[in-house]
Amino acid sequence: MSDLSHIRNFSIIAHIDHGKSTLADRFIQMCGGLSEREMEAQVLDSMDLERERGITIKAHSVTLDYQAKDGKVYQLNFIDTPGHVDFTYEVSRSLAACEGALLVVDAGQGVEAQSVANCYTAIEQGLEVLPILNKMDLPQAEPERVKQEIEEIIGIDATDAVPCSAKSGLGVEDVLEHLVKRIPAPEGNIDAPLQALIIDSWFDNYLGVVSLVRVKHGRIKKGDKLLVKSTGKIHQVDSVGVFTPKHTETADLKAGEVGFVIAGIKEILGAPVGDTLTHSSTPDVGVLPGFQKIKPQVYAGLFPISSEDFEAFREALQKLTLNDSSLHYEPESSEALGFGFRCGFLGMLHMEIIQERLEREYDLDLITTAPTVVFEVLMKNKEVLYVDNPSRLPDMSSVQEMREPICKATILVPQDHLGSVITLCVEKRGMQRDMHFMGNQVQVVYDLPMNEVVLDFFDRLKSASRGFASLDYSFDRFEAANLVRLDILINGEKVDALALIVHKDNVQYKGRRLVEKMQELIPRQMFDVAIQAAVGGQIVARSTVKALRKNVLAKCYGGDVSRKKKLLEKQKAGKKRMKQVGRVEIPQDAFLAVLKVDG
Ligand SMILES: Nc1nc2c(ncn2[C@@H]2O[C@H](COP(=O)(O)OP(=O)(O)OP(=O)(O)O)[C@@H](O)[C@H]2O)c(=O)[nH]1
Repeated sequence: MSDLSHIRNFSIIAHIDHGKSTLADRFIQMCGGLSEREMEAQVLDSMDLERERGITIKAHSVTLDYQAKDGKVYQLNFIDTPGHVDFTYEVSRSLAACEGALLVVDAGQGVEAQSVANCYTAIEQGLEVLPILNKMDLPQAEPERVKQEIEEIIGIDATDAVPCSAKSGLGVEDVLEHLVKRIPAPEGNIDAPLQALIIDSWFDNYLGVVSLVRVKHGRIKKGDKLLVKSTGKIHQVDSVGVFTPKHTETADLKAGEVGFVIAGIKEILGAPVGDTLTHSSTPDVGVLPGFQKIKPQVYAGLFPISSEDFEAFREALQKLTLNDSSLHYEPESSEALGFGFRCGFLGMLHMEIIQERLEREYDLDLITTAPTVVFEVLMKNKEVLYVDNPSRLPDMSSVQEMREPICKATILVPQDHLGSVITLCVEKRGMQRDMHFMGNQVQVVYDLPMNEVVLDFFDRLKSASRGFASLDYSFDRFEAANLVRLDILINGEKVDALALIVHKDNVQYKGRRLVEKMQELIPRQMFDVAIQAAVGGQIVARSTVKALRKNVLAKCYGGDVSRKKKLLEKQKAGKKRMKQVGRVEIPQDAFLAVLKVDG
């Protein structure tokens, strides 16, 4: 057995914005991982979008040497994790590489839903969880109240919770001292056959596939022949190393360590996350427990505005999936929108991020259809279908039962706002499962239809609670529900890309609100545009966009050329995100009108 007593592998888990990344940066600064000059704000959030939105999307690892007060130098491998509910699965992956986790709680805000959810994941995986009270520099910090919340809501001992300020640096050394004392060193045998877990893989334009691994037993070095257990393929190692956070090659990666492996793998599927690596000479080594496969929760159709962009769009999606295996796509054709792709996302934030990347990094103009969840359909012939596209819902006469996905949602909210949160849950067809009063906070658990949750629930919850409520949810089951397809007709023609699956009780209301909203969003054209909502053959609501009476240019009295030009340019810019459906031009907003109507 080799001595691993100097290694500490840990993750930082927290609710979004409680300061994980800031604390991680502080560690890097204190352990000299980067010079002052290299220390750009939030080094760990390296993707441009991450930096702009100030959120962590991918898990990152950093290896640092920490000279502790006991005179020993410890190798700290820490893995930063995302805090947003869409990316919860990345958290559990990161935790699989660790023996411990720092639970960072904002000492002003207190415990929030994802603090709880992520902490449970850590405890389930057998990790030592150390509570840290961050943002102690703020006047509203209330360490004693927050400690009590940690004990009452999460149920772990918070007596030793370390107070600190990741921003000012106060108490951060205490955090490091605490973690080297309390987080156990990894166990592993450097002389045993190699067993390494792939925690993450991504595609680098220069290096090919880079995999982040945790070596459980044995060692990996350059030139080794590695066997990827699930694919049975053998690859030769080009390099191994760690992130300091700079990409730094090392002689080897040993049992207990976390670092990267590059082995000439060309596509990300060649190094699947959760897979086990061993040497080609020890093919019989057991497989390490991997991770649960995650399924997309939200689907939407994405269509290039110009059909000439279709191939470029396909290539862009291919490239994006190289780095994001949770993005799913398959070709879709729509009568209204032509050729595009039906894409599956982890949640709305994931969808927005992908859309933004496609537009920014690949310069594509896309129309996105309303997002939807997957419905389970039991056919009369007993076949079970999964429908992620409302326009593909089979004819209702052949359907025996429609089932919708139900999620378990845990909400933490201060008592003062409990009433409005409950009202919202009831409006969204929620069933209360549990309610706990803990100090000033209340934890309520609801079964809610996933369709109601993924679209706008989070925003509604935030406004119902003045920003105080937090939410965590996960898919629970499919349940029979009275669902129908709501079609939208434009000038008498059904537009497939606008179809929705809705609860029968909401049909009238939703149909009416939707046609009203679309009336606002569809610009006036040279003729009347009739918008109708229908279920089966029955029209449930209608509205009309009145024809333009005068040409817009008529207003310019012919003389003012620059004004005329401006107006035309404005029209052109507006047109960019429009799609011609039959004779009618429909803007992007109208396709997403469902996100803009309440209820
Ligand atoms: N006053 C104060 N602000 C802090 C402290 N730590 C972090 N912040 C601020 O809190 C905000 C969120 O910090 P981040 O480190 O990005 O939070 P995070 O938990 O990593 O968030 P995600 O990466 O999105 O999950 C930033 O504006 C930080 O500057 C602190 O100790 N004191």
